[in-house]
Amino acid sequence: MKRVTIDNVTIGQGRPKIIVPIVGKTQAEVIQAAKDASKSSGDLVEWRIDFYEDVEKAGAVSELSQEVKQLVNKPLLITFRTFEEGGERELSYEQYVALYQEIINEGHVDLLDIELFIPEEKLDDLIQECRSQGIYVVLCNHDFERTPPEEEIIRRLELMESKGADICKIAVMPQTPEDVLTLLKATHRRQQFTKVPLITMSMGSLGMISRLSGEVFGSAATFGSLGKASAPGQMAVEDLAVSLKNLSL
Ligand SMILES: O=C1C[C@@](O)(C(=O)O)C[C@@H](O)[C@@H]1O
Repeated sequence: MKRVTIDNVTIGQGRPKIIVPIVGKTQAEVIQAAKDASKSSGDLVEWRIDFYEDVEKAGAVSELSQEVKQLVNKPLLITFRTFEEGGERELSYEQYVALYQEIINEGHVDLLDIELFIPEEKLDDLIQECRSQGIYVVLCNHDFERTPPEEEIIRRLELMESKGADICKIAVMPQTPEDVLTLLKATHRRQQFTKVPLITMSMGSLGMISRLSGEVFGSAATFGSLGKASAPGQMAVEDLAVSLKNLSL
C-alpha cells in the first residue's frame, strides 16, 4: 500500500495516527487551539475552517493558516465541511471551490479535505490544483443520519481512489450495533485491495469502538478531540492515545 509521509508522520503504517481537530470560532480561539494541539499527543492537526467566523473573508484563512501551521508544527489538514455533510456553514459550490483555490495557492497546508460528491468537474479541478502544489488530497464522504450498506461504503471508497485520492475517508452514523459492524466489515474488505490509506469511522457513542480499532480493521487514522469535538463520538485526544497504545498489535 502507498503510504503518506509528511514531516516524519506516516499514515498507513502501524498504529492509527491521531488527528486533532481545531474548531475555534474566533482567530484567538484558533490560535489557542493550535498551541494546545502542538503540545498534545495528536500526530496531525485538522483545522475545520467551517467553524471559523471569518472563513468567508477573502484571504483570511490562507493568511491564518501560516500561523496555524507554524504553531502546530505537525502535518496540517484543512477542511471545510459542507452543510450537506454535517458542517457548520452553508456555502455554494462556487464559493467552496474559490475558497479552496485560495488556500491551495496562498495557504500553508499539507492535506486538503475534499468532498467526493461536489460537482464532478469542480472535484477534478481541485484535485489537479492540489497535485500541482504538492498538497495531499483526502477525498471524503459523510452520512450523519445512517450507515449505507456494506457494498455502498466500499463503492464510495473505490470511487475516491479512482478519482485520485491520496487518502480515502468515510464517516457514517450507526442506528444499531449491526451498522457498526457494517462499517468495520466494509473497511476490512476494502483495506485488502486499496492502494491508499483509508480513514473510516462509525460516529456517535455506538460507533466509538470503530475509532479505536483501526489497526485491526484497516483505518489508518482517527480523530481525537481537544475540548470540543468536531463530530459525535470522538474521544479526548489523550485518552485516545492511551487506548490506541493499549490496543496496539
Ligand atoms: O471527516 C472527519 C471525521 C469526523 O467527522 C469524525 O467523525 O471524527 C470529524 C471531522 O472533523 C473530520 O473532517
